[in-house]
Amino acid sequence: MTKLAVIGAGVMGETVFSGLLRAGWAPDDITVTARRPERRTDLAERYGVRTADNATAAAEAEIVVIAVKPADITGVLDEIAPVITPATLVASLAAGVTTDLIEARLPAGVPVVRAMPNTPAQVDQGMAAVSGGRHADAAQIDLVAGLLTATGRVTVLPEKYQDAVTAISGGGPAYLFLVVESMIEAGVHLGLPRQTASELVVQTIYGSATLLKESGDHPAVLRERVTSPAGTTAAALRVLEDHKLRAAFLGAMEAARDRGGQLAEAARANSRPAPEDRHS
Ligand SMILES: NC(=O)C1=CN([C@@H]2O[C@H](COP(=O)(O)OP(=O)(O)OC[C@H]3O[C@@H](n4cnc5c(N)ncnc54)[C@H](O)[C@@H]3O)[C@@H](O)[C@H]2O)C=CC1
Ligand SMILES: O=C(O)[C@@H]1CCC=N1
Repeated sequence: MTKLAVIGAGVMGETVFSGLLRAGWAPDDITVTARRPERRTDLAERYGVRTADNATAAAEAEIVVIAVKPADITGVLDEIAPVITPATLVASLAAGVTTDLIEARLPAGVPVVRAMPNTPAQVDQGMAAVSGGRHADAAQIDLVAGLLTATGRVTVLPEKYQDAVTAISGGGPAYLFLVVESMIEAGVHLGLPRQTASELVVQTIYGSATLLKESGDHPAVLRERVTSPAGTTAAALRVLEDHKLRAAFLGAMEAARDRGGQLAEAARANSRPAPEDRHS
């Protein structure tokens, strides 16, 4: 079977490899790394996967998934570059970080795929987008898409869309969890026991998401079906409109997209040494 290395198995790295294990991958085919030894031990004990240092893990892998924070990626690339060849497929999950930045830190011709998954992959309901870099062919892009399909839906997109994807589905769970949190707090303010408020809100968001997906109806149509003329929902929606909810979401997504570019710039600025110096 394919040998996979997950460099930086934090929240997202664990999400990806644990999904592969649920899908039937053998623990022996997965090597994970993490900065803290306790974390490596914990992952090895819970999943039976191998652990190693970054260079050893990358050297033995056919696919290397880089799941460190954007600020840590150049350090990792510099560590693994000496053992990576064009026969290794490199996939990065780092927000904002472009494939050309990654390619520039690795030997010439290494195929790189950029992917943006999200945490609902922990329950096999993920949404991920993948994009190939300059040297990644369709089969290699499909290979990474296939890894992420184990835990949800995957779309293949040109890389120019990745910062927008990051703003929508990458961070999206956090926005929705904030909505849930706010609604539960509101329920408590209205006098409901916290547990009741929580049950009402969680099932309402789950049911609404299921209805949206299964009906295929436009969200505006579904919203209108709930909103009786001059009724209670209309009163609530009026307040949300007064607070410019749509503008807030637009501004939030723009901020997330722009932050992707800033993270890439910061990662680039961290670059030591320059690739021409190291590979010459
Ligand atoms: N958390 C999320 O919802 C999503 C995160 N991402 C991306 O995934 C990446 C990881 O994010 P999280 O998992 O949330 O962060 P995290 O902090 O939970 O995980 C990062 C892991 O990398 C390890 N690490 C850092 N430097 C290392 C090094 N030099 N060698 C080995 N391991 C090292 C850390 O110890 C940590 O375990 C980021 O680039 C982020 O943009 C992408 C999609 C969604
Ligand atoms: O907040 C972040 O930067 C990462 C990328 C998408 C979700 N979490």
